[in-house]
Amino acid sequence: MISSACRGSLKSLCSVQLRSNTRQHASLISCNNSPNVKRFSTAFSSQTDGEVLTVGGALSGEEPIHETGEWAGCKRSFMIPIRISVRGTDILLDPLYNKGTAFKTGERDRLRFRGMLPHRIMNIHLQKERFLQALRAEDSNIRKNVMLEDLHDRNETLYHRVLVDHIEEMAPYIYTPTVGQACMEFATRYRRPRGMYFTEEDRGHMAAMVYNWPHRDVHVICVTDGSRILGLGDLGANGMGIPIGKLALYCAAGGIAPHRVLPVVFDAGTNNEALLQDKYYLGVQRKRLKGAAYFRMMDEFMDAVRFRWPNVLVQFEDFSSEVAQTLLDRYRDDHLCFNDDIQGTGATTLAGVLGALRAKGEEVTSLGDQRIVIAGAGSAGIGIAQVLMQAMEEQGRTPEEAKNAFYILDQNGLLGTDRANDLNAEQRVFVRSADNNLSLMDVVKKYKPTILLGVTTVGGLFTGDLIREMHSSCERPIIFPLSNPTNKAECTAEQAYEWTNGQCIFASGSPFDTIEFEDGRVFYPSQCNNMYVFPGLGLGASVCGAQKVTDRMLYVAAETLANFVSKKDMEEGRLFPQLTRIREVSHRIAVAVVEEALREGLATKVKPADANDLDSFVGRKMYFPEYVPLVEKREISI
Ligand SMILES: NC(=O)c1ccc[n+]([C@@H]2O[C@H](COP(=O)([O-])OP(=O)(O)OC[C@H]3O[C@@H](n4cnc5c(N)ncnc54)[C@H](O)[C@@H]3O)[C@@H](O)[C@H]2O)c1
Ligand SMILES: O=C(O)C[C@H](O)C(=O)O
Ligand SMILES: [Mg+2]
Repeated sequence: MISSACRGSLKSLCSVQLRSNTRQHASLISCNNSPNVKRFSTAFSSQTDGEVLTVGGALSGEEPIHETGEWAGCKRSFMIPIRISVRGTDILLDPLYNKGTAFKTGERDRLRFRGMLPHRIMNIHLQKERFLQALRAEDSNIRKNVMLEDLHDRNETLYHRVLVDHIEEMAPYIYTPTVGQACMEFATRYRRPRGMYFTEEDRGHMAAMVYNWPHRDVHVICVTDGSRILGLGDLGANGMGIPIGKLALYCAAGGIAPHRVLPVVFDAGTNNEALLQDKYYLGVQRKRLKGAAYFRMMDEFMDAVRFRWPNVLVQFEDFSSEVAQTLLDRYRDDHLCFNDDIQGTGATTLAGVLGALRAKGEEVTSLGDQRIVIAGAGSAGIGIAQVLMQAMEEQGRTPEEAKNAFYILDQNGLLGTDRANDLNAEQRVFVRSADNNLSLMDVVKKYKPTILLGVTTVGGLFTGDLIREMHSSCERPIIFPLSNPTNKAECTAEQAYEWTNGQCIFASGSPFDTIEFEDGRVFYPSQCNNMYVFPGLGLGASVCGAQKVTDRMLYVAAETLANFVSKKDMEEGRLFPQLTRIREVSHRIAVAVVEEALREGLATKVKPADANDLDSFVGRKMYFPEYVPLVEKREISI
């Protein structure tokens, strides 16, 4: 990291206006004192394991590129090179540093691989154009996923640039729904390592093993034990695709630099019979560890990662509901962690429901007046109920009034007091005193819901009869089939609009295309997915050094997301901002989370001066994928 003394001298060294005619942000260290610059991103250099070079003049022959646009008026800017320990042609094989054909002549010389690349020098735009041409020529989504992951393994900067500039197009290939198929085919498609695996055999070694990870400053870990991958069930170690996809979004959507994220599979075995018999399966081919042995292994993992990276944020992802809540309760007070399926989903759905109420022309404070049926009483269903209930209480309802708004069902029907003993503590909060086990159709008939949420993993559960029944007593029903991937959605967008004659307000977990009715009406189905919340939540919690993630942080994240939806979005029936704005959304959510952390006295890394301008504080920390000059790390005397 650059010292403040160096920073001062750099500023004076760099008072030249650098050549600039491209559209990127660059790695800049100055501008901090420029009143004209509202927002700027930290690129790779100031964050890498490689060190920042402290003499700007050493960049002779280089052409630092950055634009005037956002930087207008900022004369004293500088693109910070990074000092790397990798040498010669190894640089071309290191995806964090490799720029492929974009290495310029001076750099090819300086880094000692001149002659190892063809003559022409591309820039990141041409490289991206060429890649997109090839990607778009491919029909199969899984092949597109493989092409993107190959790029990820070759050149992280270009990969993340493709995601940042084309997030709406790329998200379905690197994330739900295609990531589900990528997980199912993980073993047969396995090529190169990415992330870490921890097994029971590693007991006693984990604190040492974490030092095998080559990056010293990890900010976010996404860990799964593969026991509930999307709605696809227990995929064991094949679940690695999920943390990889989530963390790709952390970088592209949340502005966390790629060397600061670590995907992990906590491989405690699998109960998937097919995988236990599969000769190509790559994970631990034993039944899952259970009970104390499982939790002891997790304790060691959590302690090990915190030992090496004391401020690391751990995101629990796709753990089955047998352990998900227990793990969250076990660590949430002492570790910086959250469960995305419980908390992230709850916050995102709250934002979507508030948006839907506004779209209906109702006050958001009418939330507590709604009749909300949640099909699915697992991590997501209960997580959603908890966050919605918290919102009702924030709006002034008593806990009893708030609870009364919910009708929650699992696979045996409505959660009722008669079977309270079979339910966990979080589910018991929502049991109803009558109508134990009532079927979904009967619940809809009897209680006439205004909101129907699906988190069951059962594709097609919302039938035409069910939706028509709901519509018969609610003119504009709010219908969110949230299960992933697409074939697990409780109904499709087309069905929901058709069965309600276009009057429903719809959002789904996986994306659906725009729908045009024959009468000319056009519908834009919204995607209600926790990807709207976790990148910003993680960014905020991590940059401010939050000691823990609190329920109120989730609540402010939801509120911020809901407020981000523009009038135009609403007019078009969109309940969430377009994905093209996801970085702005994450930035705002992060600011709100930092403010909340400060309010709760949990922020450890915000200086008073930064607290006055959290917008810039967060913006400055956001990674933007751009090529940065590289120099070899060696002793230099100046
Ligand atoms: N859109 C999002 O952001 C988002 C976030 C988290 C989870 N999800 C999706 O939600 C689904 C559920 O996730 P989870 O973690 O809660 O899983 P889970 O296994 O913990 O819960 C599933 C629940 O559905 C119930 N169920 C099964 N069949 C049912 C039926 N016929 N009627 C009513 N209930 C039934 C089960 O009893 C269980 O309570 C998954 O498909 C997941 O991909 C989506
Ligand atoms: O992964 C997603 O797309 C959302 C959610 O975390 C899920 O488990 O389905
Ligand atoms: Mg998940």
